[in-house]
Amino acid sequence: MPKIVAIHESTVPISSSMSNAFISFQHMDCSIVAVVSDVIRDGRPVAGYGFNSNGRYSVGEILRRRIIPRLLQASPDDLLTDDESTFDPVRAWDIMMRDEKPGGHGERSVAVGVIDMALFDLVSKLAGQPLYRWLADRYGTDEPDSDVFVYAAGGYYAPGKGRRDLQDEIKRFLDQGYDVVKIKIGGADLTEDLDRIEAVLGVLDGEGSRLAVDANGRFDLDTALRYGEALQPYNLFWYEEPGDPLDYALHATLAERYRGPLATGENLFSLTDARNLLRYAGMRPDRDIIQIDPVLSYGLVEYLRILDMLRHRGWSTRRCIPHGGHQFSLHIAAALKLGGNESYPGEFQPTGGFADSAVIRDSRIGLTDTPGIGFEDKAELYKVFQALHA
Ligand SMILES: O=C([O-])CC(=O)C(=O)O
Ligand SMILES: [Mg+2]
Repeated sequence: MPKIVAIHESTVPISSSMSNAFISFQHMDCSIVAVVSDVIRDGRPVAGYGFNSNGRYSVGEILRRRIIPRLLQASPDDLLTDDESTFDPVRAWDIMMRDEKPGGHGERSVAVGVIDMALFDLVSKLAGQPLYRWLADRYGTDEPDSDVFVYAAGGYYAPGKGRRDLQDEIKRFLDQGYDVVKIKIGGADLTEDLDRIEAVLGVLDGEGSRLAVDANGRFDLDTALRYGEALQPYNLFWYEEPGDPLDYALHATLAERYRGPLATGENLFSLTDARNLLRYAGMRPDRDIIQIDPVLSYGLVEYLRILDMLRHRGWSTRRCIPHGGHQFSLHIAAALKLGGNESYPGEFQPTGGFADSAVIRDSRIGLTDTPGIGFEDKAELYKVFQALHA
């Protein structure tokens, strides 16, 4: 009967000089954890590792004061599957959420997500399987996808960054094997943003269907509509987070007018928020994209509930392309047949991105067969995790 013997947590910077329409990433950091078991393999205890995606800051206080003590104080068998052979992330989830009222998601959902990632890393490592295989065996409907669509998210605003710099950045993405890219909008006025879009289309053979734009929730309704009208003729890959993530009425009004795909959800952190998005935001199952990030929204345990809810409402999992750009979501995308995964080439290190050996071809990426999430295949990140429980 395995036991958790320690949970270590720390904070690492994932800062960068870039900005979107809402925030600068100058002070961005994230929490990292190691959940250490008493199972010894190759002379070392088997540990699961987790971190939170960019966009929300580290959550050490919540982890240290509430989430970690609840797990460590639980009776060890309450964390196990029925046959007591391994840990059960769903039971662990209930324990982490003990004495937490519903609603008001946010930093708490991030803290639970960090530990949830580590638990899924741990259970798939203990099973000797890469997470995508472990997940497909338990929750999949079919063989996992052997590779996953990824698009390159960039095109941020940065001091002194001009048209040529933006084009060079996009060319680098294309050289790295991406066919679809995303740039920010809403951090400049419409005229300048349209000029940036034209500049990028200049290196995409004029194909708007290979370019997504992201307003990071900046616009009020009038501005969202004005941009929508101007963007319409480009037939873009998608128009993302036009207004405040919780302003479903704004989104619904825009969806009546803007015919192309809309994408949103990276700042919705629960099953209830996701259900409300489908109920009230005018989301269209034949074209729109749901970007809920499994780590920021109470982890994969909650994300599985969200996928169930989507299916019941007639949505395909292929309409989900999570925010975040990391290995955890990549496994989830392959196993549960999502539409793809985000990627931020070179950014948000050491946590962001995929295995060091990963090759992107035609905007698709494969996975390694390393047991667990495969952090061992990402040398700089693995060093950080190992230092956590040296
Ligand atoms: O700039 C950010 O916060 C990241 C973001 O919106 C995305 O990845 O879609
Ligand atoms: Mg976004």
